[in-house]
Amino acid sequence: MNTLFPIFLKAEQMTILIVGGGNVGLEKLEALLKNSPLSHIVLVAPEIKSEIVELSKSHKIELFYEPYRVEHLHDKNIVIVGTDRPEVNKQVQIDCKSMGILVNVADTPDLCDFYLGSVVTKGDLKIGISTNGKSPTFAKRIREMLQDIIPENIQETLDNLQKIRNSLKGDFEYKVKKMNEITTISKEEK
Ligand SMILES: C[C@@]1(CC(=O)O)c2cc3[nH]c(cc4nc(cc5[nH]c(cc(n2)[C@H]1CCC(=O)O)[C@@](C)(CC(=O)O)[C@@H]5CCC(=O)O)C(CC(=O)O)=C4CCC(=O)O)c(CCC(=O)O)c3CC(=O)O
Ligand SMILES: NC(=O)C1=CN([C@@H]2O[C@H](COP(=O)(O)OP(=O)(O)OC[C@H]3O[C@@H](n4cnc5c(N)ncnc54)[C@H](O)[C@@H]3O)[C@@H](O)[C@H]2O)C=CC1
Repeated sequence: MNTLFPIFLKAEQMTILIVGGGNVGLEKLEALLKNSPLSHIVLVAPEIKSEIVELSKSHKIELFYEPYRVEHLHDKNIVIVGTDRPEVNKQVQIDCKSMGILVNVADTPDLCDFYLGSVVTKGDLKIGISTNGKSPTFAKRIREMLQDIIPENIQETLDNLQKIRNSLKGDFEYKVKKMNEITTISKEEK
């Protein structure tokens, strides 16, 4: 059973720390920016890949060219770690735990409070996929499949449904009933 509880974070209202500025740091940074481009991100690492430096020029990213210190956790909401030093990764996890900050240690499920998911996006529709850590590659394939089969005009449908909902007169119960009726018809027509 997959007991992970899915939520959709308003990452753009948070300050996120990334520890490590190599391939993993870049991968996680790109995943964050793709979904939440205005996020405030602080990245610390003695060496930082040039692609990360490039991204920092056009985003709210602060770079610190120094090894991790516990002070870096100050005022951070979530932390993502991916250095090439397992003992550093473990220390960040211990520090986060003691401060009640949620932490993801890349490729080390046992040290994670949350996982990054595979994400399907079409307009306002977003679907997060988890395999409970069993196979990220399978999650990627499911993403590709859903991305292909969800119609391109889904945004139009969502916009129309929002307009209809806003134009409905009546109490909450009536609106729920009506919206269910409308979306049932569109399901049957498909
Ligand atoms: C538990 C989790 C923790 C976390 O990192 O959050 C985790 C763990 C591990 N990943 C590993 C490897 C790979 N990860 C990917 C890809 C992705 N991995 C992602 C998430 C997660 N990965 C979390 C679980 C998500 C779930 O429940 O499904 C995605 C969804 C999101 C993201 O990371 O952005 C992203 C897909 C993005 C997309 O949609 O394309 C690929 C495939 C590829 O790149 O083609 C490979 C290589 C193939 C392979 O090795 O299987 C390894 C082995 C490392 C080693 O070799 O030692 C571990 C460790 C372990 O499993 O023990
Ligand atoms: N690159 C990948 O896709 C994968 C990587 N891994 C593992 O993940 C780890 C990281 O991989 P890469 O990002 O490719 O390594 P990398 O060598 O590209 O980057 C390592 C980063 O960690 C930083 N670092 C080292 N000590 C630090 C400290 N004390 N504080 C803060 N930052 C510190 C370095 O300055 C560098 O920016 C490796 O152990 C690797 O085996 C596992 C699976 C896939």
